[in-house]
Amino acid sequence: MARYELVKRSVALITLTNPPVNALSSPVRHAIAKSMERALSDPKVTAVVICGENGRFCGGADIREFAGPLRGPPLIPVLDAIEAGRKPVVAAIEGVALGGGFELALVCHYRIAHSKARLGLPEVTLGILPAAGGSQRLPRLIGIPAALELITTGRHISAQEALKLGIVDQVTDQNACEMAVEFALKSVGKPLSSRRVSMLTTPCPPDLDALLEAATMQVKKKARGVMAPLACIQAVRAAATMPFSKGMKRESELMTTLFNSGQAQAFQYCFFAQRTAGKWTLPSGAQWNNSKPREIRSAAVIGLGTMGRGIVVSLARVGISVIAVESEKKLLENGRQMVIGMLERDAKRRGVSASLNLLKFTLSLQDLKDVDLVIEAVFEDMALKKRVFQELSKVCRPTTLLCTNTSGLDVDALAGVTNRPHLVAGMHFFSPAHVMKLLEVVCGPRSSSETIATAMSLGKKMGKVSVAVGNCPGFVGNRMLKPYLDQATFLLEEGATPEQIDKALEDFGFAMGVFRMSDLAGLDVGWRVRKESGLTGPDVDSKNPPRRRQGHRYCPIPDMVCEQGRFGQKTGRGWYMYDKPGDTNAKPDPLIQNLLETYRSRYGIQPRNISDQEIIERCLFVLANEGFRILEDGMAARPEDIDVIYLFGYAFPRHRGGPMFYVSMVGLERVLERLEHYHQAHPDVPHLEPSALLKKLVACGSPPVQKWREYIKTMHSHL
Ligand SMILES: C/C=C(\C)C(=O)SCCNC(=O)CCNC(=O)[C@H](O)C(C)(C)COP(=O)(O)OP(=O)(O)OC[C@H]1O[C@@H](n2cnc3c(N)ncnc32)[C@H](O)[C@@H]1OP(=O)(O)O
Repeated sequence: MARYELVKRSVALITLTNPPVNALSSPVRHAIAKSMERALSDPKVTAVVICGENGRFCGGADIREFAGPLRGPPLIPVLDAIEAGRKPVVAAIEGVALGGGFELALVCHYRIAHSKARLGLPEVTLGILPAAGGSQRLPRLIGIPAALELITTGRHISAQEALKLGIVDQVTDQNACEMAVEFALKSVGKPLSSRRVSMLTTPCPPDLDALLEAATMQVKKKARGVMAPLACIQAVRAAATMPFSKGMKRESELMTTLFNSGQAQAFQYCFFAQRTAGKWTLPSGAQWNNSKPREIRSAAVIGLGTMGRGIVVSLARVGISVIAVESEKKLLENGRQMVIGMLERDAKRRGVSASLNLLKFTLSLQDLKDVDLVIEAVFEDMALKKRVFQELSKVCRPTTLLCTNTSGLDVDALAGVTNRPHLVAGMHFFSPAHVMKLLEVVCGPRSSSETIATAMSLGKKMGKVSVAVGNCPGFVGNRMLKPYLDQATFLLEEGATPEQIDKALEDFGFAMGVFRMSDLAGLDVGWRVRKESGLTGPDVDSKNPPRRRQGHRYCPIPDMVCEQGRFGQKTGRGWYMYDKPGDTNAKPDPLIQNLLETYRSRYGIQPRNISDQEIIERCLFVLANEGFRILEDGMAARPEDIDVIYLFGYAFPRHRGGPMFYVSMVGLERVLERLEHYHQAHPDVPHLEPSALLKKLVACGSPPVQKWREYIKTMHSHL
């Protein structure tokens, strides 16, 4: 777990050997402690260099170990012994120095970084704080403001930034390890006391309180209800106001609180869920590690609406040449200008030059004959999409992959009109496509493993978190959204207000409640979909009871809001009112209050007081219930996939872990009992009826979410 060798006759080289990221697992900590003892006690050794195998210094503590009791030596004494040693120790940082890896570097007396290395204290993103001395040493080394920013955001920084901040002593383009050995030799005999970071005095700004207060306000606003960033601020305060040993004690107390909060578990679950989602599998046995993706050098995007433009930008900025297609000259010109503007702004932000030379704009599908892959992003209309796919089938070479960005239509029906159904898949981006991280890769029954592997790998290349899903209406994300939105509007009927529902969801941790979010997204889109599916509009049979459709409860209030031209922020009116169209500051609107009161009295509904608990349970348990159904139907392979979709596509609060993790934390038995209760009260809402999988899991003793896979395996998989 760590190799020990003597180089240049007098330098002990300790190499961490725990692939893939040289995490500080129990055997690694043990090996570091033993190697240091050996180096310090060997008279031949005058200096020590610590590095990591395979060009990676260290990815920090082994997160997998957090779930169990501590085994082996704790990290802090191992690190303290390095700093206290009487021989100079140099960290040779290549690849990454993150979390405990960064803390390991901080106890070394000197730090040499390769120019491509990244450093950071990302603990806050795991719901904890840098608790191996990082919160106490970094402020001493670089001062409070810079340390506060790094610790509360968990941001990774480049070697160059680390040099500027005074974290590393030297940056090199050459072999960092060899440079560190040379550096170590030159350091022999120099006094070490000023190099021991724990012995430095934290440079304390005069406005410390104001600084910490501002940071507190900022993190409270950014991450509602999340404990870790607040604990990080308290730890940094300790670094500014306490001696090192007392600060370490405070760091440890804060860590214990976070560890026992449940939030840390949720964050750590998210870390592994994201990695699990990349390990897709199909019923044929094809999966992520046995299916080779094709290399995509050129692509086409059809349709330059909001989605299409975002997709073009996502492709071009990773070096893929893109042909963008529109149907009319004016739309094409407008699209071209928007895309160029977006790419230029993006390049400026990243400090690179915009890859405009990769773009071509055309009105003719004939220009697509040689591209490797096409992403269709035209209007959400099956007949139109089928025409496009038929045309593509004729125009593109027979090996071109044809993908659709539909948000819920049948991908296999599109495959069926082509001469290559095995090369057709869905690539469902989320708006705005160049910003949102989620990509649902929709696997049709005829999609080949190579097609799925290519779509997944292209997603990764574009920086997306790609999740493979089955082909059902709405796929995973939007399929689950419907019952969630339905519950919110049913609650309005029963007596709640949009602001009350939003507040309950925001207190739960969502950045925006369902109504504020709908106003932002635009209410007209859902209205059009409901009209097209015969739920509202002139085609609805007048004999239909007004609050029932297709045999189930239906809430027409969203349609009534749209009928008044209230489409959300863009029209300055929606579920809320805004000072002017485009404004974001939502204010409760007495007209909506009026509409709700008139509506309730028309239908003889006696409004009742609805608790926040009921709002959360009805909205979120029904969301997870549909997730269970999706797992039963084999449209998602694992609960982790669903959670990742909700975390990255629908801003589900990370400290809750995702809808499936959340209900597992609430307790499946309780969730089942509440769903049964609500279904009894609302028998005309089928989504409230507990799913068979939920019942099965409860009957099997409510196993933890990571074990659900074993119960799903026996079910019918479309993935
Ligand atoms: C107290 C707390 C202390 C002292 C801490 O140190 S907390 C841990 C702080 N460190 C981190 O948060 C770093 C987490 N890791 C990453 O950010 C990334 O993995 C990486 C930047 C180090 C590498 O990224 P990449 O090359 O894309 O690789 P993957 O992310 O896919 O990871 C590869 C596999 O390694 C597993 N992994 C990564 N880091 C850890 C870790 N610290 N502990 C345990 N396992 C880790 C990761 O899960 C992947 O595993 P598989 O999916 O392949 O099984």
